[in-house]
Amino acid sequence: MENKIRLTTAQALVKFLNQQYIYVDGKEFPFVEGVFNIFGHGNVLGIGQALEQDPGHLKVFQGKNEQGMAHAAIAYSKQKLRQKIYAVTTSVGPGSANLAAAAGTALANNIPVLFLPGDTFASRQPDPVLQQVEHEHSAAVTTNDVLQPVSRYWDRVTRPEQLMSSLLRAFEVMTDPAKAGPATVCISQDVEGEAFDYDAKFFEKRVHYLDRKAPVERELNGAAVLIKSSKKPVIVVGGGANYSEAREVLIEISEKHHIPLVETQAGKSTIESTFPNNLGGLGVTGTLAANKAAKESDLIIGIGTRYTDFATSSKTAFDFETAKFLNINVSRMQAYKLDAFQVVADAKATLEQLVPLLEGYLTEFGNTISDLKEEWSAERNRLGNVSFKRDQFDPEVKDHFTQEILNEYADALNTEFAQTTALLTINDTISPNSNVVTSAGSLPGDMQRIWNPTATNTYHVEYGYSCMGYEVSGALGVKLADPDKEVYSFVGDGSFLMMHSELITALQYNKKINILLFDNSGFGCINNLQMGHGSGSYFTEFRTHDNQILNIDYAKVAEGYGAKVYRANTVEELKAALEDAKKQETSTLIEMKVLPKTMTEGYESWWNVGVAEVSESEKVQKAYAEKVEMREKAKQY
Ligand SMILES: Cc1ncc(C[n+]2csc(CCOP(=O)(O)OP(=O)(O)O)c2C)c(N)n1
Ligand SMILES: O=C1C[C@@H](O)[C@H](O)[C@@H](O)C1=O
Ligand SMILES: [Mg+2]
Repeated sequence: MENKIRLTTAQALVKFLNQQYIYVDGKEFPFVEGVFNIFGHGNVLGIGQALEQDPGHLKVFQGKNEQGMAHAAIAYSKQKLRQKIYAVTTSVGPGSANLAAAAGTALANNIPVLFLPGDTFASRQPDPVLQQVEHEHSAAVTTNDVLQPVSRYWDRVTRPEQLMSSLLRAFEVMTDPAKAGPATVCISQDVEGEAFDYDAKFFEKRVHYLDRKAPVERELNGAAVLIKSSKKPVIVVGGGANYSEAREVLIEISEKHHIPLVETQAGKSTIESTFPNNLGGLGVTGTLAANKAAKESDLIIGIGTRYTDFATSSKTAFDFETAKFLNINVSRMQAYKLDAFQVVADAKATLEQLVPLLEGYLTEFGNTISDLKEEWSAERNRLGNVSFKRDQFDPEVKDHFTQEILNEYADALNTEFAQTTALLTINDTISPNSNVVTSAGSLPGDMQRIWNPTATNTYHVEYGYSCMGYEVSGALGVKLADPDKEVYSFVGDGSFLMMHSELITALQYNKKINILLFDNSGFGCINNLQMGHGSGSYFTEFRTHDNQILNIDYAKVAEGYGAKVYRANTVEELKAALEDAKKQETSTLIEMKVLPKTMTEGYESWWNVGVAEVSESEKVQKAYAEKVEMREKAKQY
């Protein structure tokens, strides 16, 4: 029995997690940094006992909401460019069900994370156990099955020895850049505590190689021919470009050949906004500069992009009649999109090999790139200086609210602050290497347009799932990943209300996060969406039963948790609050009351949404007719 180690399933799990290493670009380091937990009867006596006995190098944090701590784990991995993870252990039933939205977030964004929900008894002796759902058609279906469609890998461990093959599959998936995503290993709560004589080899140090897949000659030559025969190519910088750390070679190619860069949400801050050829965000929430360049382009070079509807303006952002596509992506599935010429390989490795093949090539953009950048810069400055007027105010989002309603908001929230003015004040005041985090509502759109990151990998926006609640939890994960930098969570009042539980975790473990709360008393972007498509304002403002605007003292809420708080409704107040917040050791929250309809909108983009085909409202009929007209112009698939 020398080569066998007798351990419980959970003890074996913790021992195994300690032995997983990753090898990237000549460096080797542990892949699993730690474990977030919320203990219940489904995991406390198994995984809880194992961690208490010997966590090894794993850092252990108690979360406050399963979704929240999972979001923190996802943000950690995203900020670490998918090279390190946290595992997340939950109890059974509701505890694991709470993982579902987070698993979707990880899957949509291709972020590796290990979920370890407890499961019902394998023996079935005490069934139905507390929190077990029962089905007449099957005893094998448990709550954890809801995690299958939102996991890249899913397994249920009902015998201790299954753990070995299950974990090996999970780690293979999480460490493959082409299919990285959430791995969910559900472990029956009785099995967590059951012992087995594990083969000692299972616990030997294991290195997972994150090698850069090189392009084949055919792919390289084809890509070079396409680029050299194009007159006005644009490079779409997607998340894959950031994860592959392709910044330098992208700058080199863009500079040498005069190719403009346009960015997706996940790709933004791969290259700083100050780079002259960087025209910023593309698509529905893009800049005028990027959207104009994209329309003019005859070759779209998509680097590590999934081409979501927001990036492609629902497939109207490009001239699909004439433009060609070249996709460089580690994922074959992504590379196939938009009938592109496919290079299924690592972004950095491919671009580096393309450099010598493009010698002598120059686009025909001439001064257009700098002209577009200048035009956008002027517009951005205007957006940063919007001031409210009590009379004839012309908000960015037009023709929804009357002046009377806008004045009502100004009175109720006691503010005249515009969201865009607040955002640019923040951009100018916080230190340039700070990390910024957001996810849902109107803020990601505004940020993609007008936030100028001046340092690489500092713009952390989850817009694959756009999951409300990621903003605050995500900031905690980013702080764990990048402890020496300030991190700012940009969050709307709606998202803050949905979930901010990990603020308490941040305070508890003294991991400083700064929350910038934009309170417009409503689900502002959804109000824009409904009113922009012919509906009225229907259940998207926060109003009382007698139609009064809700005015919530969020600062007081955060103060109650122990955060240092500020209230800032003017540029001066905001600057002062930001400066003071920098000096704090503890987490902070700055509450800003901002006026609705003062977020950005427009800039030659379109979003295909489900407008009613029949309606009694003329406005809805008109919106539907407009949609049909745009739909005709869009690429069909
Ligand atoms: C978990 C989740 N539920 C619902 C939505 C749909 N949704 C997107 S934005 C939004 C409202 C956001 O309101 P707020 O955070 O106040 O931001 P604002 O648009 O007002 O700036 C809603 C309900 C979502 N993205 N995520
Ligand atoms: O439905 C949505 C609309 C978007 O504007 C918003 O950013 C996003 O969070 C969402 O879910
Ligand atoms: Mg709001």
